[in-house]
Amino acid sequence: MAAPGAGPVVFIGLMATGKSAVGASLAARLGWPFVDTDQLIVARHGRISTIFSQQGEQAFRTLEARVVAEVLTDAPEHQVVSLGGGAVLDEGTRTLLAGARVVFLDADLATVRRRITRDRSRPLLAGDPVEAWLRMDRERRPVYELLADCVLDTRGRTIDQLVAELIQQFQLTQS
Ligand SMILES: Nc1ncnc2c1ncn2[C@@H]1O[C@H](COP(=O)(O)OP(=O)(O)OP(=O)(O)O)[C@@H](O)[C@H]1O
Ligand SMILES: O=C(O)C1=C[C@@H](O)[C@@H](O)[C@H](O)C1
Ligand SMILES: [Mg+2]
Repeated sequence: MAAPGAGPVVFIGLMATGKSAVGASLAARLGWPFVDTDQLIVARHGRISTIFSQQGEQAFRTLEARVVAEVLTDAPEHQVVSLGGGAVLDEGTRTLLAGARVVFLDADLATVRRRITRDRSRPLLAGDPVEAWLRMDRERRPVYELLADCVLDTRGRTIDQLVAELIQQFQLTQS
């Protein structure tokens, strides 16, 4: 694990582990601004599934890296950012994360199974979502672990519990 940085609080982790939900809730609790890079991409370029189907994954990754760089470059300390699950695949993004307080939301299949089978909007989980999620877990877990200043085990925990734990761990204060 990297030494804890002092930049924005940034959530990383696999699809459906709660990056958007926990990030938004933490920001609301602290009165800090919240940016979800997937939401920013959708606002600017349209639905993620459409980008994947019309332009392909690589085009999405290029747009994503650009948006993430814009958000993370000189980001204020009192800001919460939730990344898309695959954003860490970009080397430039990994470099920028060195200046952030990076939280890896860890989950197992039992925790996410209902979420990934109910919501079929994620293009990389089309087909067999369970098999795809497990494969990405194997491939990406080492990257998430390497980048993380804090690994938060989300199993059996409510969003409120996770927010409280982070506030305590990083000694975060309202602005
Ligand atoms: N700890 C939790 N307890 C209960 N429900 C949760 C928890 N964390 C997230 N959820 C719910 O699971 C679903 C997926 O969460 P969310 O969209 O935040 O995941 P994500 O990590 O942002 O996924 P993606 O990478 O696809 O953007 C949402 O409906 C969210 O409210
Ligand atoms: O894990 C991934 O590669 C992805 C996760 C989502 O957040 C979106 O960014 C997109 O669906 C790709
Ligand atoms: Mg999300």
